[in-house]
Amino acid sequence: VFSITQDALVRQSLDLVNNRNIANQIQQLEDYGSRYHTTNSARQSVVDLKTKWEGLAAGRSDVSVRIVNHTSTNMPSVVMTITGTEEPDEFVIIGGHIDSTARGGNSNNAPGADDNASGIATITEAARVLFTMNFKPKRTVEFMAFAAEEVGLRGSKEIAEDYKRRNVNVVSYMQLDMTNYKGSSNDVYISTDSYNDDTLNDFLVDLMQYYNASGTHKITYGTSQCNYGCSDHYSWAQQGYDVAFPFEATFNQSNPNIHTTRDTFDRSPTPNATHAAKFAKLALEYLIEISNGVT
Ligand SMILES: N[C@H](Cc1ccc(I)cc1)C(=O)NO
Ligand SMILES: [Zn+2]
Ligand SMILES: [Zn+2]
Repeated sequence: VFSITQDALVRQSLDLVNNRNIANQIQQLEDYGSRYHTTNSARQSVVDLKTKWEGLAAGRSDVSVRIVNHTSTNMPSVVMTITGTEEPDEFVIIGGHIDSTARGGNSNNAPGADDNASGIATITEAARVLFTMNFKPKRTVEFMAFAAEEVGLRGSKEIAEDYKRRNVNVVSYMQLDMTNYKGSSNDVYISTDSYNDDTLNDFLVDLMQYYNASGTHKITYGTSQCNYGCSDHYSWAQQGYDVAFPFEATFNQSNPNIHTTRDTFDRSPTPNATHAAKFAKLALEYLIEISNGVT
C-alpha cells in the first residue's frame, strides 16, 4: 500500500518547479506546426525530446533514453529510464502522448498545445527537478512520451503490451494528458472511471491533502469521469496495471479547442503554465513517494 515517507525530498522538489520552463516547452512543441503521427514534424519532435531528456540527465550513468519504434504507426515514442538503486525491477512510470491532431484531417496544422504539449512539458519539468536534486530512486522511474494516441492509443498500447509480455513489475502508472486549461473551479480532477485504481487514486488525494492543503503549493481537487478509454493510461489498465489520470477540469469543462487548429498556448486562460505547474508538483509527489517509499 502507498504511504507518505519522503517529506524532505518532496518539499524540496515542490520549491524547484518553475512554470516558465513548462510554458517555454509548450510553445516549443506547438511550434512544430503539427505533431500528427503521419508527419515528419511529429517524428522530429520525438527525436528532439530524446535530445532534451538526455541533456537533463547529463552525467547520470543510471539514466538511459531510448526511442521505441512501432508497427502500428511510423511515429516513434521515447522512454527515459532512471534505474532504481534497491528495487530496479519495480517500475514507477509517468507518461503522456506527444502526438497531436486537428479535426478534418488537417494534419499539417495541429498545434496541440494543451493536447498534449502541456502533459509532455509537465513531465519534463518534473524530470528536470529530479535531476537538479540529483534524486536517485530506490525503484526504477520511467518517463514516457507516446506516439499516435489520437488515433487509438497506438504507441502506449504497443509498449504496455510489451511490458506485460515481459512480465515487467509496474507498481503504478500516471497519465498526464491536458494539464494547462483551468476550465473548472478546482485545479486537479482525479479520473474515477472504473479502470482507474482506487488505491492509487486515494493515494493521490492523500498526497494533495498532505502537501498541498494551503500556501504556495496549494492544489484543490475534484473527481471526473471520461466514461471510455480516453487516454494512454487505458492501455496500461488493459494489461492489468494500476493507473491514475489526474486531469485539467471536469469532462464537460475541459479545453474546447482540442483537436482543432485553435489548440494554441496563447488561448490558454492560464498564462505562464501556472495550471500545468500544479500537475508537475503532483507528479513529483507521486514519483518521489512511490519510487523511494519502499517498505
Ligand atoms: N479524449 C482525450 C481528451 C479528454 C480526456 C479526458 C477527458 I475527462 C476529456 C477529454 C484526448 O483527446 N486525448 O488525446
Ligand atoms: Zn486528444
Ligand atoms: Zn490527449
